[in-house]
Amino acid sequence: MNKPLRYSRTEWRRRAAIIAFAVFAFVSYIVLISLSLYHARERELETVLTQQTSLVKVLESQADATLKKIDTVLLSVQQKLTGTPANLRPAPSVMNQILASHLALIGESQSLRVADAQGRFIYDASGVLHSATISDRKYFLRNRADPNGELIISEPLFARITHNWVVTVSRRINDDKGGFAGLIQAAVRAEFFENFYESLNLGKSYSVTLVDGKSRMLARFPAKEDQLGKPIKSPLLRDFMASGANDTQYTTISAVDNVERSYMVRKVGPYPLYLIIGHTKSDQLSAWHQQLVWSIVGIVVLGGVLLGWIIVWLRSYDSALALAGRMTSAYEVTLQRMRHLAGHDPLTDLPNRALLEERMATALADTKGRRADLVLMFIDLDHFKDINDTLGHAVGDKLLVQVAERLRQGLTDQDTISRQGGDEFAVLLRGYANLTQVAETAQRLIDELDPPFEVNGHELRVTASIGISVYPQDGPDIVTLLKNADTAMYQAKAEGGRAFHFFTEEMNARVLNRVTLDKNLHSALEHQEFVLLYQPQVDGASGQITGVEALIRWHHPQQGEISPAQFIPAAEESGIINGIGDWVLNQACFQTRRWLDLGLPELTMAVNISAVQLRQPDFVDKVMATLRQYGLPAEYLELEITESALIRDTQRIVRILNELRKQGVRLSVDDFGTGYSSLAYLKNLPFDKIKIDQSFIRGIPEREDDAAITEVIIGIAKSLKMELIAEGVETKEQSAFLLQHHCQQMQGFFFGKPMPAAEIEQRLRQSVEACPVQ
Ligand SMILES: Nc1nc2c(ncn2[C@@H]2O[C@H](COP(=O)(O)O[C@H]3[C@@H](O)[C@H](n4cnc5c(=O)[nH]c(N)nc54)O[C@@H]3COP(=O)(O)O)[C@@H](O)[C@H]2O)c(=O)[nH]1
Repeated sequence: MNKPLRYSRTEWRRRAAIIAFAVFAFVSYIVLISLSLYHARERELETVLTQQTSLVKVLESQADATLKKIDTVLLSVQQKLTGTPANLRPAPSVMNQILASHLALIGESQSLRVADAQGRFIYDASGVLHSATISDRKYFLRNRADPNGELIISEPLFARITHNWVVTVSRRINDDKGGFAGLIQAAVRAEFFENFYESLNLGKSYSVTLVDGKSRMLARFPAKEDQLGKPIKSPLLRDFMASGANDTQYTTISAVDNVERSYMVRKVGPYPLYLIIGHTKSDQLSAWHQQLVWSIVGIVVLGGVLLGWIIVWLRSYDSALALAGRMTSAYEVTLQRMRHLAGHDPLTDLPNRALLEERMATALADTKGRRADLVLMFIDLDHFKDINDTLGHAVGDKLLVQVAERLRQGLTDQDTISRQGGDEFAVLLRGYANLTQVAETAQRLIDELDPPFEVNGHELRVTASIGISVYPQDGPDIVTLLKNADTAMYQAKAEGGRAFHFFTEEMNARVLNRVTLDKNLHSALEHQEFVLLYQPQVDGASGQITGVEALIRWHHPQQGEISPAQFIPAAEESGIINGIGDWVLNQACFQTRRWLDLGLPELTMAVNISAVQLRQPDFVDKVMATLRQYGLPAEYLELEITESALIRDTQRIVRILNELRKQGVRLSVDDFGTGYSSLAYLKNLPFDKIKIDQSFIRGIPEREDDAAITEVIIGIAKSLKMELIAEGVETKEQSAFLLQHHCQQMQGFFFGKPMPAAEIEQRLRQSVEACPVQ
């Protein structure tokens, strides 16, 4: 009979300590895993939140911009008709045509009509006057009661003429005594917004709803026709609107379709409209749920290992110890390997599609609502199948490993290259400066594969075709971007392979041209191929030169003269505009100084400044340093800035403009009327002068719409007490029309084309001789 084992007290203590340690290790592991799960969950929720925030901001600014554009048109018509007695109103044939040309500027609106004080339509952009009246509509009554003529946005209405859901945007028109003379109204279709939301390919997880200040539904994705115009019965939404705040977020069960979602709500600019972006709760944590399952598996495996270890150890302390050590490290290695395999391709060891998607999600989250510089490339090897078919899969696999290594070498640490399967790879590029740089990377990857590969004694050559899609214009998520990059890749193959192709044809052509142009522009600056011409700006009545506009020309050694309209946009995209702009500013100040030194009449030097130049942190210092260099007082320099330059980074640009104005530099809005044209911004910016765009001058005096717009712009400049110049004046009739409407300053071929400095000098001398100083 076996004698029962008797352990010493020390031995018992040692055993108890080891069991306690094992239990402690197990519990610690569970705590660590739980913490990591907790953080992963938080991260995933944050990613979803960031994506939702970006989306709500983008859609809010789209709605805001739409309303601002429509309002500019309403303001223009309001200004035209206000103060006109009923008997002096323009004939319907004239006014309907003006409305039609205004309506063409706002494709979002289905109609543009003017009603009289009784609510009867008196003008219609369609040319047809409908008998329906609007005197009972609430927006009509609100306009009648509001003497200030503010913008009024209606509740959702079922249109009486077009029989669809619309929202009307209107402004009151006053008669010559300030009384109510009617209103001008545009009607935006609910489908306009719904089609836009649908075009974003948001997928099933998202809902987008546009509501008015009384939570009535104006538009929705996915569409809910039967709910349009009805209020959404959500106490949370109601409380938020009552609070007067601009944005909020909450989770609730939708009153529209009973689905639980996290919602983000944002007010649309200054308007009584709200955008609500919902994200289905059940879709938010799908990746995390997978991680949870794997963690539970890990805990069960570790528990089993520890239990086995204790049992074995109880039998034989020493051998159990060694075994446990081996099992634990084997477990760790296995766990690590499992984790690695879950995210990597076993053949090439590159990240797999799942890891690429994870990195893309992180990259999108990192952008935190800003515009992201993200690009996806889809790479497919040309004729790789032939190698597999002739030399076998083993050779094909070895070749793929070497190809993967070369591609990896052609990228930076910020980029992620993944194997999608077969001979297909995908690359996520982050933080590129411009599309030219993307094109250079694609070409570098193609070139990396040029030297032959050596596999099992075979010298093999392989080339690649690359398709490129760009976020967000080619897709809002990785699935769409990959699909579109794949389509572009086929385009590259169709062009013979060993090539790259951007998803849109337009972008492809643009980038290829840009790559060549960029190279040439750098060399043009270096080899002094640019010259400045000067176009006179004159007093239209006397013909006296009051200023000149400096206009750059590029004398290309092979292609001859290249217009700035062709190369300035490319120079802006590549950033070389800053170097070119410095040269122009320097040359223009030098020339002005020279004319002053020659004792010629004083004039203003107008220089075009691009938005890219304005964003340089040291722009103001540069301008002031150049003026100092030539001892030129600041008021001789006038910087021409296009309206479009003010759209992005507005706050920063306004600060820069204010600083320049404070220093005495003159500022003028170029191409006025073609872009943003919001009176609200113009009122608050430090501009001295408005330059009426030549596209309107071209049509005067014959075209009634151009004449009407020109008159409106002259009125705007007058009411804002700003100087005015008309550009593109080519005929005596245009000049006469402008003089008759009190626009005195003019520029155009009628007075002189852009010319070399010597010719301006000659004209200035002639004017001195014709009118000598007494
Ligand atoms: N950032 C910079 N932009 C510049 C610079 N130099 C020019 N430009 C911009 O390039 C665009 C094209 O300029 P250009 O071909 O020189 O054309 C100018 C005039 O020649 C033309 N013009 C003037 N009068 C008439 C006319 O009567 N008829 C007619 N058909 N064309 C005419 O208009 C252009 C001037 O435009 P604007 O600047 O809006 O006053 C143009 O956008 C330039 O701004 C530069 O150094 N930097």
